[in-house]
Amino acid sequence: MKQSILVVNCGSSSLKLALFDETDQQLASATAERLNGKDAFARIEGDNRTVALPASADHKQALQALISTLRERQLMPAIPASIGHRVVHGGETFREAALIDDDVVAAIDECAGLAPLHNPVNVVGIEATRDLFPDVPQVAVFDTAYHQTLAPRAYLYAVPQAFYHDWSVRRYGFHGTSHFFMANEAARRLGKTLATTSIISAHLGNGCSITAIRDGLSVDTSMGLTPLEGLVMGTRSGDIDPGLFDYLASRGIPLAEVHKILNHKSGLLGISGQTNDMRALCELADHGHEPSALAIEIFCFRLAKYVGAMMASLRHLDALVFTGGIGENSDRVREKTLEHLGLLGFTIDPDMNEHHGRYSDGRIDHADSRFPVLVIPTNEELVIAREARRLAATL
Ligand SMILES: Nc1ncnc2c1ncn2[C@@H]1O[C@H](COP(=O)(O)OP(=O)(O)O)[C@@H](O)[C@H]1O
Ligand SMILES: CC(=O)OP(=O)(O)O
Ligand SMILES: [Mg+2]
Repeated sequence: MKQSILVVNCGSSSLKLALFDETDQQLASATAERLNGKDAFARIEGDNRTVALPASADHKQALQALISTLRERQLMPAIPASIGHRVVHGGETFREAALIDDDVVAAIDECAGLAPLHNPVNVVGIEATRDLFPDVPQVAVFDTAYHQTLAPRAYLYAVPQAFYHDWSVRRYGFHGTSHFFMANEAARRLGKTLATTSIISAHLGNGCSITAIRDGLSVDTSMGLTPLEGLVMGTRSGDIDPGLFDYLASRGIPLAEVHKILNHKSGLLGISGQTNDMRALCELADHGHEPSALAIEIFCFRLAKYVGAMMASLRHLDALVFTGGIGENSDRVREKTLEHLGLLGFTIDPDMNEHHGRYSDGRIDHADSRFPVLVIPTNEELVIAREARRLAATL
């Protein structure tokens, strides 16, 4: 356990910790959810004992509680060898992971305007572990870094270019750590090298994004300046007509309210009027709740359209890959999405799809499909642990 690496992923209302050893084995994992709310709770995977949290615990309190509990229960060493943090927005400052020092923290803080839901809590996580482990090397791994290979035609918006030059307005893309893991894992499963592998990677969790990966590199992606653009998500709208802002303003809805609606009250939640949870939506739809069925329809149709759009960046396609909580677990979403893609030659094997590819090395495509379709569980934490170990070794 001496050389273990702690991975910290602070989400907008959740905290995920994972601990890896020097051979990439996961030793422990723990989560805290609904932070800053009355019903905040924390648990350690595979351990039924409760973890005490202060009332309405914030990220820092949850992190301290989980780390001291993991130590007490001897699930982690007193001091880890290195610590890796997921940081959502790295702007153009960070093309790859970085060893954390005061300047790096300041630069992450500077990017907070572009990811107000994510970067501030990422900084809280970094500060908390720097307080707890002042002598341990810490590394920031950015969601945006993998997408820094996008060409200008993919990352620039069709707006006056002063916005880009003066204010850094461009498409950055997110979930890069997950898409990078998908590219590597798809290459491995298909018996290819990363540098010759081209896939379309659909990361469907609470946030959803899709990326075209050509010869191992990200060449186009659906999220943009912020993690609001692109696919329909749990509570985020994804693409909308920018004319909506004007129209809602004319109806007296202030900008801050529009921001809140598009980020927190839209997507699956907004359409169904019930929940942002795909599992719950499927159950509601099965019981005849039409708005829930419609939410699933819109989610899958938008996703299918984006699969088609991502083809424009590729010279060949080795696989379409599904991941994230929805991508890994919802056979219905995968089936409904691929139903729209018959013209492109995608067909699905119902049995392999129902088993989430677990008995077929991830494959869920039918024998007559023009392209392989894979389900691959993502592991962003593992990528972060490897980066933390790699950069800590350079010290
Ligand atoms: N068995 C399942 N069937 C359908 N959806 C599922 C299933 N399991 C998890 N999900 C969905 O996955 C989503 C959460 O994905 P996840 O990747 O865990 O989120 P996060 O982005 O917070 O890491 C939720 O919409 C949840 O309902
Ligand atoms: C960037 C982003 O959308 O992250 P998450 O899916 O964790 O909300
Ligand atoms: Mg996730």
